[in-house]
Amino acid sequence: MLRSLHTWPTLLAGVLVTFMAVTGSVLSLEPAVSRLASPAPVAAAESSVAELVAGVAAGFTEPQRLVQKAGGEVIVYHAGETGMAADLVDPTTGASLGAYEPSPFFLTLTELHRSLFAGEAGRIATGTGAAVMILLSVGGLLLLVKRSGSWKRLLKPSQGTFAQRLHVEAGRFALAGIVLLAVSGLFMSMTTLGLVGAPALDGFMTFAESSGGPAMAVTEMPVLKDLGLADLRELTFPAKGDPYDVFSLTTAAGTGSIDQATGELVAFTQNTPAQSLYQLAFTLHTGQDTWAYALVLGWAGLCVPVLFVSGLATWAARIRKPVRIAGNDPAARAETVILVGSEGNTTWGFARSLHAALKAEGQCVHTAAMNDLAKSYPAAKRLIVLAATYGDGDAPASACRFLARLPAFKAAPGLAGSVVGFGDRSFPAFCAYAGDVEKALKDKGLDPLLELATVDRQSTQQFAAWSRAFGQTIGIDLDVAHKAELPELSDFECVSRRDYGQAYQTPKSVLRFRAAAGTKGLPAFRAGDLIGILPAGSDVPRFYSLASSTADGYLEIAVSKQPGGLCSNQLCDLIPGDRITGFIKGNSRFNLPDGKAPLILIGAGTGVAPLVGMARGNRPQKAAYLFAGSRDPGSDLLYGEEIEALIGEGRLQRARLSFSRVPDGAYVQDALRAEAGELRRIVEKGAHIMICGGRGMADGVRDAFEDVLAPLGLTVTKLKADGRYLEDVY
Ligand SMILES: Cc1cc2nc3c(=O)[nH]c(=O)nc-3n(C[C@H](O)[C@H](O)[C@H](O)COP(=O)(O)O)c2cc1C
Repeated sequence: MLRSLHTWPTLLAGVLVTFMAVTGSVLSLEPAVSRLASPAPVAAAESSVAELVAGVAAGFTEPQRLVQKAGGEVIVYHAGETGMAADLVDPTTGASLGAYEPSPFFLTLTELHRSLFAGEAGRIATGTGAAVMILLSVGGLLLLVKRSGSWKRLLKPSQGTFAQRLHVEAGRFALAGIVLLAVSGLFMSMTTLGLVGAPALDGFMTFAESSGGPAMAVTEMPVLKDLGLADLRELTFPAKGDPYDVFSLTTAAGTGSIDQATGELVAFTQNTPAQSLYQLAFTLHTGQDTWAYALVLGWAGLCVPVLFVSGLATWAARIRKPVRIAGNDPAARAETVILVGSEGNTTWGFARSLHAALKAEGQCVHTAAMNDLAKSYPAAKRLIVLAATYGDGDAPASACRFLARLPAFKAAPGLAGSVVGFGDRSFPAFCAYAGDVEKALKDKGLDPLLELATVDRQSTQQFAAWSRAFGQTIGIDLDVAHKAELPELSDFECVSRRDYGQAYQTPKSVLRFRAAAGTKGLPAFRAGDLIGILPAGSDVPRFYSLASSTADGYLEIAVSKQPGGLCSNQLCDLIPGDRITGFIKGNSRFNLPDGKAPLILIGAGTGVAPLVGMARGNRPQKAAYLFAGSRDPGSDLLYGEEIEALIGEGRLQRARLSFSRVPDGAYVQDALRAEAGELRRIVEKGAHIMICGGRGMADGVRDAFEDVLAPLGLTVTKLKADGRYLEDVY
């Protein structure tokens, strides 16, 4: 519902809204351009309208109207030798500064922006465009809250495809400006169209007359003497030779008439609240008062085309026939039914691979979105659900109606189910939606074929492991090697290696690479991002955390040799000059956080590598504390010397190293408990805690932190929800 409210107005009115935003952004340059072109002197604080009017009366033969623009320029319209003319005047003395020639370009563009050159119909269209912009802004904000899981997570680094991230970042940057422009624009349109308040201020006046005596000197007129220049909007002079005509005055507060014989007000009408609001809306919308403010609004407006294009790209990716399932059998005949809950479409890729593997084994298989759950699957023996999680444990787009439809589903007796959750361990509600689905299926009476399995960050290995277990339960040999669509690949050349861990038969290497000759150079990456490496003989990437940033001038990873591991064995055999092929995958949730809040970095084994990479890019202003664990300082302590150097440079405040295979050995979690008091002090300063390494170590660290945090009334879950407890675990 919320998504439709965001999508359909964009599709229907997106071009209009984008056009208005772009023309508005160009118009936002006008105050700055006119200030540069003709720098009108600024009136002194004490200058009064009386002096200005006297100067104008003396300097022009027949002044008719004097207008002060929002930016402070004063323009006098007067009967010149060849008809009506306009001059820019000094706001203090009223002396002419030359002819006033507004830019025809901006005048034309203003009209286009206001009414599309289509009179009232155009004004209705632009007013509607402003209303759509408000709807899109509010809908976009609510959608972002829903996707992120809570209001508190709104400012956390965005996730998803490039288009999704661009959409979120541009939206966050420009939301306030866009809402301001849209609300003020809508109010002005409605006023102009007579739907609210009175029409704009340009001038309905009560009929008033002067008393008819000889004209008073303008400098003596009490009303003009008392009126500050900042409050003047417009003054119309009395007709020449008509002693009964009046000065017509418009101020910030209202409109009135001045007797030219006495200089007193003969009538004055205060602005209605609607008129005051109109003035405020005009000032906020045009930024005429302050050129810098206008430019900021212009920037916000320029984000609208970015939002439009990235939003369209996201929408197109979503509605694109998710993944064509080759040989999809009818639901009524299928013995295996695969249901897919996906938002970014990667889960569909896994479903397609599983579908193809089962078909290859001669099975009759039907694959569909979870939202397309049928009333029953009469021939099905197995129901497999592959479900991603979004927000704070919410359903992804293609599953949002699944749980509501489930009560109407009739499970045939003996139907067995298996749920695979796709998620990301760094989210507090890891695979939570898949957990809800599994429970709902159990409640529905489905026999659990396997316990809930989870796949972290689209791990092909974890999915292959589930597929093997699944194959065993149904008596077929299944090993689904899913190949994700790969981004552009680059070649990297090994320049150095440092080896560790030989003493414990657990070889580890720190490998450094540069861009291979003939390539475009190193791509952009930060420590904590991932490199997907394609080992020779496989096109399934293996992911390693990066221990360096592009700014370091090299790409570094730490690899632990796994028995029988294709990729890790090849990497551990590299010698300088050898090449690897891979691609960078951003991991913005695990980069060095912005700001000055302290950092607690915890890692063991090769998990220390990305943390050292972050410390290299850290500034001394941000205190960083490293807890590193390994077996033995003599054998497998990675980065020992560099850690010392980083402390010397102030990039690390302190490092505490724990060794498990020495007398009185200890693990990092023991060190954390030993430093509980100090850690609490740092956490209270708003520290971010970043953990990298194996799951066992991460679980131990989590338990230790629960103990450390308890006296503060905090929990790891709470810190995770606040984006302050970040794990990169394998
Ligand atoms: C905005 C956003 C929110 C997410 N929220 C969660 C979450 O709460 N729990 C979780 O386990 N994974 C979460 N994930 C990770 C996705 O579930 C995971 O990347 C999944 O593989 C995506 O599958 P899909 O591309 O088919 O949608 C989130 C991802 C994004 C982009």
